Amino acid sequence: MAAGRDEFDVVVVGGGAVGENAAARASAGGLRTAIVEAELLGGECSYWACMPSKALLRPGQALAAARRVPGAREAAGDGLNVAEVLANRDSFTSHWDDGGQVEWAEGVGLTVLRGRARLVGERELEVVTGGERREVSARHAVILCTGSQPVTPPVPGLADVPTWTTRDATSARTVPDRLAVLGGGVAGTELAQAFASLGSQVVMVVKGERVLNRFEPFAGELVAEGLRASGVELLLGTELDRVSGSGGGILLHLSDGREVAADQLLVATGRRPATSDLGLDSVGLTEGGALTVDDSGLVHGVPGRWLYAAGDVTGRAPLTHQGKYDARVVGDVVAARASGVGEADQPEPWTRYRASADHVAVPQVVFTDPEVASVGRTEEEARRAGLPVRVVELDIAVGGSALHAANYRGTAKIVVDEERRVLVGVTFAGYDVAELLHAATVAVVGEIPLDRLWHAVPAYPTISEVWLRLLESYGL
Ligand SMILES: Cc1cc2nc3c(=O)[nH]c(=O)nc-3n(C[C@H](O)[C@H](O)[C@H](O)COP(=O)(O)OP(=O)(O)OC[C@H]3O[C@@H](n4cnc5c(N)ncnc54)[C@H](O)[C@@H]3O)c2cc1C
Ligand SMILES: NC(=O)c1ccc[n+]([C@@H]2O[C@H](COP(=O)([O-])OP(=O)(O)OC[C@H]3O[C@@H](n4cnc5c(N)ncnc54)[C@H](O)[C@@H]3O)[C@@H](O)[C@H]2O)c1
Repeated sequence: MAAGRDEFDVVVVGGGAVGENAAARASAGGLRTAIVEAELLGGECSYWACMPSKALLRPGQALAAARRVPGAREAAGDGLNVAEVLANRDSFTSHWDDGGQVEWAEGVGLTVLRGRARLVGERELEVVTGGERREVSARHAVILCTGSQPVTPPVPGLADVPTWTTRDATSARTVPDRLAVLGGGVAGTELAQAFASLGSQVVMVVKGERVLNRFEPFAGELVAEGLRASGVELLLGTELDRVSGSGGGILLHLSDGREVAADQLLVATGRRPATSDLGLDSVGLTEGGALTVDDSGLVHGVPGRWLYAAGDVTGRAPLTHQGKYDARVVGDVVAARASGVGEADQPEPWTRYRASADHVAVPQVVFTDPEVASVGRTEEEARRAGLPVRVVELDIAVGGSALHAANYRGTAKIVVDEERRVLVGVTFAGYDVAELLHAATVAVVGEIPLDRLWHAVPAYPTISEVWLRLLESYGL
């Protein structure tokens, strides 16, 4: 039985960071916009992903940084104050209360609808809250921003023991004595190090021969070194064959014959787009995979130009900042198309109506110690794309890095398209390199010729002087 019926210009399904941005842009474009959220407005990033994980990592990183500086080292105490770290994490998640986000959303003119939405036809949805069902229609557009869900590998026994997802780890109230981590990707490495810094004895089970295998090889090697220095035991090239319960804990049976006992097992083996139970069949789409979109965010395979998607659900670049970029594009496109602005229909890349950077310039930081910061293509990706590539890779060893930490460890690499003499990829791995990244992103997006980049002089003595060394090594 329907409890009511509402009509909006735009309905955004999913109020994560991406949905919020798409909705705010559509609303700023003069459209009456509703945002439907089944859990907490702000989504995964605010409450169970980026913010709490970084709040858990930062104290250990700050302490490690102090220990690398003579004089400060002697003043740095023994370890972290765990209760304070968890309390600080709680404040960054607003104690899992989305009141502030709702206030913001209403302040920018959005209508917040609580409940789970599903499509029931063209421009038509139902929103279910508790036992109540509302019919909601969208005159111009529906934008799906439902995010992603963790993938659990089909390991025998895994479903029969209580394990942690990244949600459980980022919202943990206590620190397990022995933590096992399955998966050597970004979430696995970050959370392994966070819990090691909080006092857990951490073992990582990593299928491949190195962690962070989507990045330049040196990045995974440096992070592995950093993890080991934090006390993490890294089992590379090892598979989890089976899991069993053991006296309130968990026993991991590994492919090398070893058995590892743990109090908790964090499964961090990737995520998949959240497209189940979204009513996609009602508009001729199938559930399960990513929603493929064009660069304006229009979902492929649905006629009538009314169904859009952005963020993790598209599988394009599952990162908050890039999803928010896609959301700004979609929100602007929807507003422009509703008011007949023809420019939104031009196919040219790099207008505000095309998410062109998703293909060539996605930045990412891995917030381990040392950090990894990368943008664009790795050397391998550039070669696979058939680009005429030349690379420069060198240690970060400049005045700024020496001042930053005794025995500073870091590596930088540029990937140059030799035909155009522009950067197509840059990776830094080392202590505190995250803030070097935006300069690289600007250079890649701006396709700044190296001869011109030569005139961007890094201040002395900063770590960014490594840019000068890279260009000198290239031959400038
Ligand atoms: C541990 C961890 C750490 C991370 N750290 C970083 C980081 O440091 N930097 C970074 O850039 N990225 C990070 N990410 C990735 C980042 O969290 C995601 O890319 C981002 O949250 C995607 O935003 P989204 O809005 O697309 O999806 P989500 O944040 O997942 O939001 C989707 C929202 O839709 C709602 N929803 C779903 N279905 C429905 C429905 N049918 N009806 C109503 N509502 C619905 C959900 O409740 C949810 O609130 C991290 C991820 C993890 C797991
Ligand atoms: N700082 C950041 O930007 C940040 C931090 C955390 C997470 N994230 C994002 O969140 C998402 C999820 O992170 P993630 O680390 O879970 O995903 P991921 O895809 O980065 O890594 C998953 C890892 O699990 C491994 N794996 C898969 N199946 C396995 C199995 N059966 N046994 C052992 N290992 C297995 C894969 O080889 C891979 O290394 C990603 O999109 C990631 O980019 C981003």
